[in-house]
Amino acid sequence: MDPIITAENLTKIYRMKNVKMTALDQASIAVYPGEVCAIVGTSGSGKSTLLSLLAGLERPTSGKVFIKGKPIHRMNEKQLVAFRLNHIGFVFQAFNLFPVLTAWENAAFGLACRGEPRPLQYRKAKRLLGRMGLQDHLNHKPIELSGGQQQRVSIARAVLPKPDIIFADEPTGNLDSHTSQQIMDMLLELVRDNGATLVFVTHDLEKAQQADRIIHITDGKTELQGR
Ligand SMILES: Nc1ncnc2c1ncn2[C@@H]1O[C@H](COP(=O)(O)OP(=O)(O)OP(=O)(O)O)[C@@H](O)[C@H]1O
Repeated sequence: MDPIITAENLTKIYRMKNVKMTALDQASIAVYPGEVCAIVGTSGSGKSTLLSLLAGLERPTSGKVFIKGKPIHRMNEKQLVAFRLNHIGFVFQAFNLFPVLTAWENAAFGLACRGEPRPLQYRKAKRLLGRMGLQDHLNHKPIELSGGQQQRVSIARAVLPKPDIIFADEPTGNLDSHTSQQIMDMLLELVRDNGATLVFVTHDLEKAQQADRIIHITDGKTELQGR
């Protein structure tokens, strides 16, 4: 089986005035369709940078990223936006919901971007948020929701367009341990139901053990990975 994500010799150097910071140093990974991969490493080792480059949120200084065989490092911004809309969902540690939109409108954001009719967006968002225990919060704004509820909405937003790949950067990092396990289980269940691929960053080794495979990163370098 061909990998769904291939990263080859990814390097990311941030330049601040005269100082160069190598956040990622020739990192290479391959992720296969339907896999759940955890990226682990110490603080500052380059986990978030790697995820941002894989998802096309940032560009590498050098190196290549292929998703479903497409060279996303070569795409322009417009091509990247369209590609992400059709193939990629992203879950952030800090939820990053749109404050002016309700829970269901946030969840349906990707569907709205695709131009789906609003009643259809509502039906799909209501069904999924109901399954996630948020049936009574459809019209709440993010500020009216707890952290765990906000992260459920953000997972719904990532999952609802049925992307091939979901990237999640410390998806449970801002939550207490009980809520964080519930959210992790929910994310894994939805990803597996959709047959999607999940790559998530965590510093929690228990969460990492729930993945099919763990990718270790140290000082911006990925370790050789078996399969
Ligand atoms: N936009 C940026 N500008 C400058 N330096 C950056 C930027 N983003 C990240 N870095 C630096 O790159 C290195 C890797 O950062 P990154 O956020 O990828 O690490 P991480 O492993 O996700 O860390 P943590 O677990 O603490 O979130 C760090 O030294 C960080 O300070």
